[in-house]
Amino acid sequence: MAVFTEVTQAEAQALLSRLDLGTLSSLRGITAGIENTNYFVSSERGDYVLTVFERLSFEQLPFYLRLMQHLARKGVAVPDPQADATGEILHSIQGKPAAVVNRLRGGHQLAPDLFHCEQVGAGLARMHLAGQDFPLQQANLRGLAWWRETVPVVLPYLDAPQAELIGAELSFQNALAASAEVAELPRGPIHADLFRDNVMFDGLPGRERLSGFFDFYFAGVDSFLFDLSVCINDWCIDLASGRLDEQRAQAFVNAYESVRPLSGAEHRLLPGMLRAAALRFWISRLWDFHLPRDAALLKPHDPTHFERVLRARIAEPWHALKD
Ligand SMILES: Nc1ncnc2c1ncn2[C@@H]1O[C@H](COP(=O)(O)OP(=O)(O)O)[C@@H](O)[C@H]1O
Ligand SMILES: N[C@@H](CCOP(=O)(O)O)C(=O)O
Repeated sequence: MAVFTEVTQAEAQALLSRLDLGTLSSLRGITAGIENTNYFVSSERGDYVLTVFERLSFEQLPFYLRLMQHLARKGVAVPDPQADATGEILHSIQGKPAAVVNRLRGGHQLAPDLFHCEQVGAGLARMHLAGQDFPLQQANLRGLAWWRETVPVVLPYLDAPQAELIGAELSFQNALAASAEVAELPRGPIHADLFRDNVMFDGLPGRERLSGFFDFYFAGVDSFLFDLSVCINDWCIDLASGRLDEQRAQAFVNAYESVRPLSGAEHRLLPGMLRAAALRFWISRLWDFHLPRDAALLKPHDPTHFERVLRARIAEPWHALKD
């Protein structure tokens, strides 16, 4: 559990009052997540999530919050940031940026089957299309520039084979990113962290329906193919080995393509982008693991998982079949 900032009842109530959301009936620190402080907050008006942002600044946050608002207004199921009387959706607690969003119903599908993968694949494509006319711009802050900056920081903690792998993969990704084909990939606002624990399903077992995507705080403008690759690496794999589950991966891609067909270049670049997505999370997990911040309770994710995923993507490049 990550509660970096302890929020008092009085502070939560003050924010609810400012948002005209009624009287606080419960305030509970959330036992998941590693980036921000999150609380479930309830009042007679409904159930909400209060987030205190630990890394993102007041300057960076409008991109994420306005993107969620933009997508929610277009009918994509994402948390809608709550506004005060002036329309402001970015607030503050203890001098840190904070927001209140509606709580999505349901729970996570941590062992997804084809049915779940299809729903997320189609939902991801709908989100990409809905975001295309979003006017604000912000780079993916966990993109190539951050990998270049962070690999030297985590390098001292790696053994020789790991150091060799991370260096070689960074070189491969540098070259890939410099290619004309990558520069021309369709781009727009992407979620960039749409793992199983950032997606909600609601309904009876076996009939769950996608109820929403949340945790947009790694979003940025990048290629849609990168977003798709992040998802495939989490939704469509054998968790023990990191190997792809080709049936689920194909179902995910088919569902995505039923809404937004991939170009020839996107198909060709998928194996390299799956590697990029694995590298991105290997680096961030190494960083969180070896250079942790203070938190009341914090359980960093296992970096070796994404080392295995990366090795598997290199050993067995995967091309989706065209629909
Ligand atoms: N809008 C929401 N609706 C429902 N549950 C949420 C919502 N936002 C966060 N949560 C819950 O809080 C947990 C942690 O949130 P998350 O955004 O992943 O944290 P972090 O920002 O630290 O990565 C999630 O796993 C989920 O259970
Ligand atoms: N999905 C990332 C971790 C990012 O944390 P989140 O709680 O914001 O999803 C990973 O698994 O490494």
